[in-house]
Amino acid sequence: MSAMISIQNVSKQFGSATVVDEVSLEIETGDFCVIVGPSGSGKSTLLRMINRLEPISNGGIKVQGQDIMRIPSTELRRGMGYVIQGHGLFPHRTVGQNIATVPKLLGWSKNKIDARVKTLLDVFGLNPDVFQNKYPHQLSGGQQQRVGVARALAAEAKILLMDEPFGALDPLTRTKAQDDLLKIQQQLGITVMLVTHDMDEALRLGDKIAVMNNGRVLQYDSPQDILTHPADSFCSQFIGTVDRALKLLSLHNVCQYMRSELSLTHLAVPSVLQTNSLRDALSEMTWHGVNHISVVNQAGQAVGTVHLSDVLKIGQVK
Ligand SMILES: Nc1ncnc2c1ncn2[C@@H]1O[C@H](COP(=O)(O)OP(=O)(O)OP(=O)(O)O)[C@@H](O)[C@H]1O
Repeated sequence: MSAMISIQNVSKQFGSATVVDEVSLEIETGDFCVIVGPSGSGKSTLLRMINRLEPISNGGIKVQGQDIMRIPSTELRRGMGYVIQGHGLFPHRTVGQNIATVPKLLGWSKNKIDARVKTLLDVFGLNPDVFQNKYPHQLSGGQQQRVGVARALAAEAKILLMDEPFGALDPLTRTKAQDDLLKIQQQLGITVMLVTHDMDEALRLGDKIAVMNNGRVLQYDSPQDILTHPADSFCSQFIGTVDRALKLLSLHNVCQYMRSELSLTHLAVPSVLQTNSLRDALSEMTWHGVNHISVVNQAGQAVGTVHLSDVLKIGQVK
């Protein structure tokens, strides 16, 4: 598969300080890439070089095989949504007008714009009849955040760049927003690059995770490999050793490890949903003091059983 974004030996200097230091990353089409690292590690600067908000000092970036320096910056940014913390919606424009911003600049017809606004509001679970004419201050934080993402995707961008997009949300809304984003990404087939300092968020969202420190990418791997084979002591410290097994369990869905012995599920055992992770299953088993748990579908019907012994095997780092 060809890379959607190819970052080749990119560096950035501010004065004498090198804040991005010879970074190379290939982001495949349709992938969700998360850049994670502590404050000041150069994550935002790297992201902002991709849409040319920040000039590159050395190296090059290609999008779909084309050097970004050869693409006029307005054209480049049209193909790339950019979402920052706190949504950045225009307060005096309605939700519909906010989403329509770039399509209007592009001179789309009114019918095409109206249809796109409706489609996006539907995709984001916001009823157009209810939300289209509301103003940002009339929405909850989570709704504002969704409108911000919808606006970034309005001109049918194939790439979405996100800089700490969920930083201002409370933990519950944040989890919901992360779930929504994953669904939307899969539905629209877009390539996402998201910056965060939160490793849990990175593990939850990323197909691939780039761990940055002091301007360098120390590891670029799948969440599973980041957890089980950290590249160096910084990476393993950043993951956190105390609960890394639980983080690993959260990457696995219960259905992957359940046994289809429905006989056991007739007994009054606690249950988890088939969309839950092994971490959720372990938590429920611990809470109820049992060594197996029933897996049920949305209708509450038992579809299998997960055993503690199988969960423990997954947690072992080989
Ligand atoms: N315009 C600028 N001029 C000078 N230095 C800058 C500029 N922008 C960023 N820096 C510096 O570059 C370094 C990296 O900043 P950057 O915002 O990329 O880090 P980050 O990992 O995204 O951090 P955070 O998570 O806090 O946003 C920091 O030391 C910052 O002070």
